[in-house]
Amino acid sequence: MVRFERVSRSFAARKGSAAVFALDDLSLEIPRGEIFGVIGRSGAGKSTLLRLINGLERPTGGRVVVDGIEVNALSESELRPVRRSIGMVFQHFNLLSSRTVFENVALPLEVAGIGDAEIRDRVEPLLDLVGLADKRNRYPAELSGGQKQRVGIARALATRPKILLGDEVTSALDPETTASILALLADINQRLGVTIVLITHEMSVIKEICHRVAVLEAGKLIETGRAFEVLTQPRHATTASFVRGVTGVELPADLARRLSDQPSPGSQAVLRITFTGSHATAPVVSRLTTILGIDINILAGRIDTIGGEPFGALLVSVPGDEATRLAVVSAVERLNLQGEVIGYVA
Ligand SMILES: Nc1ncnc2c1ncn2[C@@H]1O[C@H](COP(=O)(O)OP(=O)(O)OP(=O)(O)O)[C@@H](O)[C@H]1O
Repeated sequence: MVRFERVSRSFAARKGSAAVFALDDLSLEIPRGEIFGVIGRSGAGKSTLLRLINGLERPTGGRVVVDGIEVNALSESELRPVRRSIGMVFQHFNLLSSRTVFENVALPLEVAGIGDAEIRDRVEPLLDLVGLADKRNRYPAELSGGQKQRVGIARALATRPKILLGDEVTSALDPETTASILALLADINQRLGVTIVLITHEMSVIKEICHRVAVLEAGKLIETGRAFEVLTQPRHATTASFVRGVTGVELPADLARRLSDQPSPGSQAVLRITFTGSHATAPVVSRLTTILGIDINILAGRIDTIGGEPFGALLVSVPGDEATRLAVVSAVERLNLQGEVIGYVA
């Protein structure tokens, strides 16, 4: 649906400082019908990437192709119908306070010159879809943050776009409301088949609903792929730091302090066992105990889903002698799981 071909966007140098490359030679493909997340720290180039898709920004190099159309080659008037096929949802909702919920959702249709009867026919089902039919005559000031964002989403869908762009759509919301807005976006993606591109600085957003992810750093693409793979096997240190709080398990603090690189007489080996997909719910501890006849202590663990796929991580300790350690790691691998000794505790 969207293709970036060696795209750069630089901003001219100011006196005494070099030109800024908001995006630097970036190539990327966003498949049709998917939810695609773009994550990066502040200043990484996320907003610039989003603005290049709807033609609000022009590249200084390369091509941006949206649904087969090279948007950077279009004039402002040629861009208008393309923009209508791209909906936008904002962090701070950007609703008009003097308009009711219904009137806010209707606004892009009024601008497009659509008649009152058709506006009603289009807006009512959208209010149903986002769960706000009973609030149609309320004003934004009478709504919660989550309800305001639902209005923003309905408004973005009014022109029946092929793509929905989301700019930090949940950053102003509490965790519970965030979860309900993300669930709504996943539902819209499924029901309407609309491609969704979300920029965010929160890996939890990627984990909840994105099929694919791109990680940006200083205008460059440092990692991209299926969200499940990038989150469970990050290759770049920046990605790993984003992922840590979302998929990692940590040792209890007192054990972490005592963890050493080398075994000592009588010490226990600490193993990280990760399990994915259909193996994520395997009764690993009982199987290892049965196979090897040893005691296994569970130190920490987490079972979760990434984009609906199960994922688990377990920290356990086992007797630290070399023979037992090797036997455990190879038994873990025979169960199609990954096992890694991360240290020793006396
Ligand atoms: N109009 C502009 N003029 C000069 N520099 C700009 C302009 N727009 C963006 N930049 C610079 O380009 C870089 C990327 O900015 P961008 O807004 O795309 O990052 P971001 O990842 O969206 O950041 P944030 O999460 O803080 O919104 C930054 O260094 C920014 O200062």
